[in-house]
Amino acid sequence: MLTALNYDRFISLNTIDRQELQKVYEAGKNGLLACTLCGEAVKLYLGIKSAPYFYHYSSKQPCATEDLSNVQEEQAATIDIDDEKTNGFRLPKSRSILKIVTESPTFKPPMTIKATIHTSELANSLPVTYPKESYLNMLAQNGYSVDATQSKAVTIDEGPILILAGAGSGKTRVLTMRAAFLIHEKKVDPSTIMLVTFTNKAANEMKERLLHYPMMNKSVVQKIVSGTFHSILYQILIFHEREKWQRNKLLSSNWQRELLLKEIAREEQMDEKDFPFDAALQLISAWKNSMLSPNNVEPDNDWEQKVVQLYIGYETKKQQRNLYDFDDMLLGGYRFFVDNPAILATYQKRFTHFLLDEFQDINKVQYEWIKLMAGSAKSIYAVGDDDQSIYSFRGSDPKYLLDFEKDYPNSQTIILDYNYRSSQEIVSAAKSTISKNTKRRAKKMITGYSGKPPIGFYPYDEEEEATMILTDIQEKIKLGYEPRDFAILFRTNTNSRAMFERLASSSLPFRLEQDTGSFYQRFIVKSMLSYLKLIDDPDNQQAVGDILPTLFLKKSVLQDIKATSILEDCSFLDCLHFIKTGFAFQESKLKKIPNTLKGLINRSPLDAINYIEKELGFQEFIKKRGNEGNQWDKGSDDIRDLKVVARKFNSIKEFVQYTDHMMAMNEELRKQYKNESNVITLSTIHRAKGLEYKTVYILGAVDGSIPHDFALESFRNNNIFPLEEERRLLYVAMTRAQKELFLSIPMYLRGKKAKESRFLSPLSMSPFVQLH
Ligand SMILES: Nc1ncnc2c1ncn2[C@@H]1O[C@H](COP(=O)(O)OP(=O)(O)OP(=O)(O)O)[C@@H](O)[C@H]1O
Repeated sequence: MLTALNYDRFISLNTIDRQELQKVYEAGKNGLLACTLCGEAVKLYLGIKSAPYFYHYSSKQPCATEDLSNVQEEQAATIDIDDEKTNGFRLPKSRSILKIVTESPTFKPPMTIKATIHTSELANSLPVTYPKESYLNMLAQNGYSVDATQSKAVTIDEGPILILAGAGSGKTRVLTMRAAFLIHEKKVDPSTIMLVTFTNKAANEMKERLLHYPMMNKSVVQKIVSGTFHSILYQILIFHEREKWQRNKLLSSNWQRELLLKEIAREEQMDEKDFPFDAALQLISAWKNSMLSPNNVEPDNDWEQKVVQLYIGYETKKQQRNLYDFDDMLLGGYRFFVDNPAILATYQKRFTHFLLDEFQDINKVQYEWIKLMAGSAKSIYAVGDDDQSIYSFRGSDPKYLLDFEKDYPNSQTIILDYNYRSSQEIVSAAKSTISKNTKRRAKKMITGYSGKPPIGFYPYDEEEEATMILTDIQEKIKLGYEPRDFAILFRTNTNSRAMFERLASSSLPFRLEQDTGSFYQRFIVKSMLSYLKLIDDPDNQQAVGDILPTLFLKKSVLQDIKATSILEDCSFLDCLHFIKTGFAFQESKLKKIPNTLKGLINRSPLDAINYIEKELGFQEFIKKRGNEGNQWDKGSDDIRDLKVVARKFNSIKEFVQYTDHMMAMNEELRKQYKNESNVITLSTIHRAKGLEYKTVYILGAVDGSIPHDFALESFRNNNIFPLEEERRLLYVAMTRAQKELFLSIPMYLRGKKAKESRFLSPLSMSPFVQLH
């Protein structure tokens, strides 16, 4: 069924603008669409695997009088271009018969993604048998079997060992089994084992796993010293230098560290408004993790030179105030042992076995510390995959993994190349993608079972992308899938906005893995929304306060505004008229704002945003702030994202209410599903590292998203490394999938025409054939 009525508006999927589909979908959801034949409520199907169509809400089927609908469709398909647009929908004014359109001209069908599968990479894992009494036999009896290579990795003699392994090859299994094997077969005291993981969550998961192994119990597992480099070092430092490392002296949030940088910038008389402090913080952190003191940094450009200046001030201020940050825990820990050889010797005696997970993401200070701790024993057991190194922006460097054999000449390397997680089709697509990277160790990836090929699909934009994925998940859940089977992965937090909103308005349980707040709380977004709020409510004190920085006014001006509103008996917005700044140009601009804003009341939110941006100086403000967001999230991108949402609304009031509601939902849902395990995962790719899901959707597989704009920019400046790291990110995302992988390739992103990700070029696409 390709036609429906929205009140008395006739909608045909043959002629509708593709960008209107989302609006029609929502009209259907709100019960505002009717069947053109029987008048019953209909909804729009907007999914991945077939072109959009209308279906009856009650029966979930097209109208029973479908034959008749063809006639109607025929008419619908011929709606003359001479139509008129009202509230975003096309209204036919006259009709003429042209031709029957059988397929929606605006729908690009999904494609299956294929890559060559080499027969040498198809194999069965080799079952291993062990002597009856051995611990590995007990593990196998309990369902924890390993293949021959994994077995070698678990049982290998002590010494420096590198387990170089592809995605899904059982690194975690091997690492935990190694710990258990050392304890039960080699009689190693668990308290001499240090197990270092990339996150505390991973450490807990490994301990949990160990508890399920035979002969393991809480008291044994708790003896193993496990955690991240930070947490282990912090425990050591607090034990030896309690006073210096008090918890209340930790600069635990970025905003605290940023405040310190801003203070230095003011003292150094740098132009505070123009400076991307968050990017500066990240760079300082990467330098510290690479053990580069300000004297040793060789800045590449003027900007880096300024950051060096800030770095010097930052370290001085911290020292003066007895403060420390997370990077200091690592550096402080390393220096502590260098300065206290006697204590180092005790620790070297205490710890004899170092098991290191995610070794590809180790940084210099971590590496040097481990080298120091392992001392002459060199009992390092490092597990990693250079193709999954995705933290270079924090100073991580895969060279420690790639150079392991050079640094430890008597080391042994075992390569795990059998992927147990994913189907052949997924592995070969991921492998073809990553093989274009130049800086990597080529490895085989053997797979065991054949499944479904990955699918690429083509939504109009982020909104439609979210709807299509939601539809697909709903369909699968009806087929028996559990919410925990799904992960929706994205490059940066802002990419998740539409998906979050679609899930929030469904009844499906989900968790957004994030450390940032709602999209609508982002500084630039919040400022623009405050303008919109003032259009509807000129007395909104909070909103007036929030637009002040965009008008280059200090927050303290709000006090004057409050006083003026009493004196002049006017709204907060009208008070802008009376503000004296001493600059005639600025004052005349401020005078203009109240009436101009009020005049926008009947405009659509999109029109209003465009107007505020261009006519009220918002664009100028964003430009002035330069990279106010960091290089990953720019302010201008935020406004483009906001416009994508705004397009769905006809009134400013409705739009503002919607954004407030979504902000509240963010908090509410975060609490509601905090401890639930059977939830859909909505996560950045970074956070999904190490995890696996039956079905994975990757959002925005287009240039500018993945690879991110900043990597493309670096590439244009002849720096290929960020682009290669982006490719690794896509590889990590693809290899999280066990059975099904979907790549969304939106036609528009942030309102701009998008181009399929260059990373997909080694893959061939062929038309998707529905199997059931
Ligand atoms: N010998 C084996 N037999 C059956 N299943 C296995 C075997 N080894 C590993 N697996 C399974 O394969 C999947 C991937 O294993 P694991 O998570 O340990 O891989 P990984 O190398 O850490 O992956 P990644 O680095 O991609 O996160 C898990 O579901 C694990 O249970």
